[in-house]
Amino acid sequence: MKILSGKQISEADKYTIEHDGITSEELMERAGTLVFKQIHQRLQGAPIPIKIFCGIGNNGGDGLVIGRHLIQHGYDVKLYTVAYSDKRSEDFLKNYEKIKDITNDWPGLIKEVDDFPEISVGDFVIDAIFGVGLNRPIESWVAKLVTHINDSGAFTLAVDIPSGLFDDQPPQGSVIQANYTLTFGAPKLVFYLPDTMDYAGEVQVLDIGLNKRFIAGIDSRTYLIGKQEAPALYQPRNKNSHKGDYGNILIAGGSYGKIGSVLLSATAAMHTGSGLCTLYVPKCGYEIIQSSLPEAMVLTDENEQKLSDFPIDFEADTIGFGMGAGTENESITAFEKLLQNQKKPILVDADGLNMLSKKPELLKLLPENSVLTPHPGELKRLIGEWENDFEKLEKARNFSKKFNVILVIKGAYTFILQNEELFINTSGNPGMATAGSGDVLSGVITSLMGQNYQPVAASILGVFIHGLSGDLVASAQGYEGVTSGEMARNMGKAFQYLFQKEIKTGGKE
Ligand SMILES: NC(=O)C1=CN([C@@H]2O[C@H](COP(=O)(O)OP(=O)(O)OC[C@H]3O[C@@H](n4cnc5c(N)ncnc54)[C@H](OP(=O)(O)O)[C@@H]3O)[C@@H](O)[C@H]2O)[C@@H](O)CC1
Ligand SMILES: Nc1ncnc2c1ncn2[C@@H]1O[C@H](COP(=O)(O)OP(=O)(O)O)[C@@H](O)[C@H]1O
Ligand SMILES: [K+]
Repeated sequence: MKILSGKQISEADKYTIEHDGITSEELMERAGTLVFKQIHQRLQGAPIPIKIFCGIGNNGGDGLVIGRHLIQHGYDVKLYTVAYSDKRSEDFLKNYEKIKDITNDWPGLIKEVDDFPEISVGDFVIDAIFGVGLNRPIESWVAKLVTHINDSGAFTLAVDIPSGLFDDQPPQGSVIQANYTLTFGAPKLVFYLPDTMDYAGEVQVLDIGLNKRFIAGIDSRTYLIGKQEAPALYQPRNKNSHKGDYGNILIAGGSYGKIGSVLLSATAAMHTGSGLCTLYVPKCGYEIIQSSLPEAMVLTDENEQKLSDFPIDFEADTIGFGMGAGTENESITAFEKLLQNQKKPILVDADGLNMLSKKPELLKLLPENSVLTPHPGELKRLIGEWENDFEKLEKARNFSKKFNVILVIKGAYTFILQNEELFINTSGNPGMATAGSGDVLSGVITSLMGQNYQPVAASILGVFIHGLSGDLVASAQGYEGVTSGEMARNMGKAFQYLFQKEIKTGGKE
């Protein structure tokens, strides 16, 4: 699904109104009704006090539509107009009149701090103060109202976007801290960035029937990857095939005390369908790997404890390098030898990335379309510090262009970035924040690259499947029970799960 900016969505609103025979009032009615239905479906008529805070623009108009339907269905509703300006949008006013038709309990007017109602922890708050029309930070008593709502501890549902959050720049000032956001037309980038994702809580996109052709034509190269998108990347296996068709990969890394990392990568690769998998490790890893993973072959370095050389005669389809390798000078020399002799894209993770940061001249040797899988710490060492998520993305994009590589920026939502394109993964859960989880991902992506997936497709599908495996393990044994070994061994089930209709991703349901 395309991620759109507020401006792009407003353009789509406008186009739909001009071309699809629908008025802006009808579009607002549709949007508000969809939100009402979601609430009604969950509350099932429960007598919970609902407090709806409506601004005076179209976001406030949505709030009035939602309020009208809730009142008509017998809910205990109190509406408030947050009068931060004397202006009123046309559709706000039309819906304000409709409220007068159905109840004598008109919206309470809030113009200063003394007008704030009490909000109890058991209330249900609907935030319809500002939508994507926010164009400056929230100030004065309105900022205090936002704090008042946040401090109440009440469950808060944001309409379209939490008030105070910009869709295209870092927040400044007060922002509603929502538990749930129902957003219109398309997801917004800020819902998935580490600095702002917590404001939105759980996000659901509502299809308000914006013109599909117009949306398809919008120039956005940012995509959300979920259960609709990922299966299309899968390449089915042929009956008429043999192990040579599924890649001969080399996983290189490990050092004394960290052989487990490459073992996890190789285990994940075998469970992701690799035809042949060989590990290249220091001597101390030989027996551990042979006895733990008989499916894999092992080549050893001369050095007992760390890599010091590279077997350039070994003809691998793809190499995954760096997991548990350490950053000693001998091991950097080994990596340099690999880079000088490798033309096909490789995957670099963990200490491989740290080696690139330590010796940046190696970056120029990376084969085109190689995949780099940093977590935020490794990314910082590669591209430098950033002030906020937007600057981080800008720097990462420049890095990807400069060195012709794909960046897989790991996190709660993992970002896959190549030049101008950005893919945001939605599978996975907090149980995956556990040692070795990244090593498993490296094995999965290397395996897919070896099976002839284009590196960017291998990264997108690999990250999604990796998260799906985490979701499967969490559903069986809870977040705390997730281990990277279990994730590696469940990769095959994750592929099956990819094609099941009712899959739950993201670990939130
Ligand atoms: N047909 C459609 O388009 C549909 C739209 N829909 C809904 O409309 C929402 C967008 O509505 P919107 O454009 O009216 O803007 P909204 O967010 O309500 O803000 C209102 C005004 O506030 C002002 N303002 C801004 N910042 C401020 C600040 N810090 N402090 C004080 N004032 C500030 C600014 O006016 P200004 O004062 O700058 O002139 C702004 O215009 C969208 O999120 C969705 O919910 C849906 O119904 C589907 C159909
Ligand atoms: N809260 C979370 N939600 C979803 N995925 C997560 C979460 N925390 C971590 N992960 C995933 O777990 C992996 C952790 O990788 P990494 O930090 O490299 O771990 P390690 O170095 O222990 O292998 C990444 O793929 C990341 O996306
Ligand atoms: K809002």
